[in-house]
Amino acid sequence: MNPIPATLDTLKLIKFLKREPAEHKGNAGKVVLIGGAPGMAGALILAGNACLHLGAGWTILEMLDPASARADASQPELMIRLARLDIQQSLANAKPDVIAIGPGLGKSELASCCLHAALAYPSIPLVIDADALNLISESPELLKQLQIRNQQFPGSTVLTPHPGEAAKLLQSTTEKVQSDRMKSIHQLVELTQSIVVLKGQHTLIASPAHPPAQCLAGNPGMGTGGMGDVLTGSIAAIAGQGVRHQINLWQATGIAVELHACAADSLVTKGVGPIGLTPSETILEMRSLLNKLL
Ligand SMILES: NC(=O)C1=CN([C@@H]2O[C@H](COP(=O)(O)OP(=O)(O)OC[C@H]3O[C@@H](n4cnc5c(N)ncnc54)[C@H](OP(=O)(O)O)[C@@H]3O)[C@@H](O)[C@H]2O)[C@@H](O)CC1
Ligand SMILES: Nc1ncnc2c1ncn2[C@@H]1O[C@H](COP(=O)(O)OP(=O)(O)O)[C@@H](O)[C@H]1O
Repeated sequence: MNPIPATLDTLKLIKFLKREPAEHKGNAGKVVLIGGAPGMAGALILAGNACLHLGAGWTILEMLDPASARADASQPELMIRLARLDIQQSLANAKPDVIAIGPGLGKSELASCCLHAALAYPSIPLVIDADALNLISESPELLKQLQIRNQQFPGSTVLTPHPGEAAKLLQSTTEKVQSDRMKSIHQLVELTQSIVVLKGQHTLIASPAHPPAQCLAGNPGMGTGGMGDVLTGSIAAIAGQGVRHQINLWQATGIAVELHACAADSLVTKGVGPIGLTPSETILEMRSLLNKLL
């Protein structure tokens, strides 16, 4: 095993997202994002905004907070629905190209039900983040369901833990995860059989089919609540477009991680941050960089 990971070099793949003149929203993918429990609706809206601005054809939010599950006048493009216990039926009706679950999901019975439904939805790219990861770390049944999904549909699920979530999945501590991040990502891939993004300084990406690659871009200005939610929505958007643009989930994940970190660096260069750099500003900078790289 090579102890030095390769450097992530995926931005050249962005040209595959270029749209032919006759393309329409059906070619850009339908994404369903699930989360936003009471007190954390913002996490799902950030993920949704990232998804919208990174080019998804439709962005549908299944919001757990009843008070927030209504059209957002500041972002009317987002299709916001109230998540219910019949989420499995809602997903079947929506026929998404990609599902992302976790931002602000919480750990309620409804949250757990949503995660079961997402894991049961066959074959399409699935992005799992935040509390959805915490639920898996607390439930051998959900972990088994994840492993089975990956056996049936290899390469179709990506997990995006920060070091705290990684520690919970590995029944370890944040300090141990951080003391040997290469070992940690190998363990996470082994345990979950998924594509794994171990976030933090020099984010690592690995999968059962790919050795770890490391993102050298990014800066501590990214340490603002909601920055990971933006990454989740971005992976989903690029994977959604990738379905009809020859970009697989592994590649979509690499592109999103690199674009996210490069956008934050670009903003710092312009004097927007590191202090006070916001996830919402990062979304707009990602859009701008992506369009320059087409
Ligand atoms: N606007 C909203 O509604 C928002 C809502 N949000 C939602 O809130 C929920 C809780 O999620 P959360 O990530 O905020 O808290 P939590 O799981 O306790 O993890 C924090 C701990 O993890 C660690 N750690 C993290 N990064 C690390 C690093 N780079 N390097 C090292 N360690 C690192 C560190 O652990 P420590 O070192 O303290 O042991 C830290 O204390 C979730 O549903 C989320 O979606 C958020 O998305 C924010 C915006
Ligand atoms: N010091 C840092 N250097 C580079 N990237 C960072 C740094 N701190 C945080 N990040 C990035 O910011 C994002 C934070 O994600 P996360 O902790 O999940 O945020 P949240 O749950 O609040 O949305 C990740 O993509 C992570 O890699």
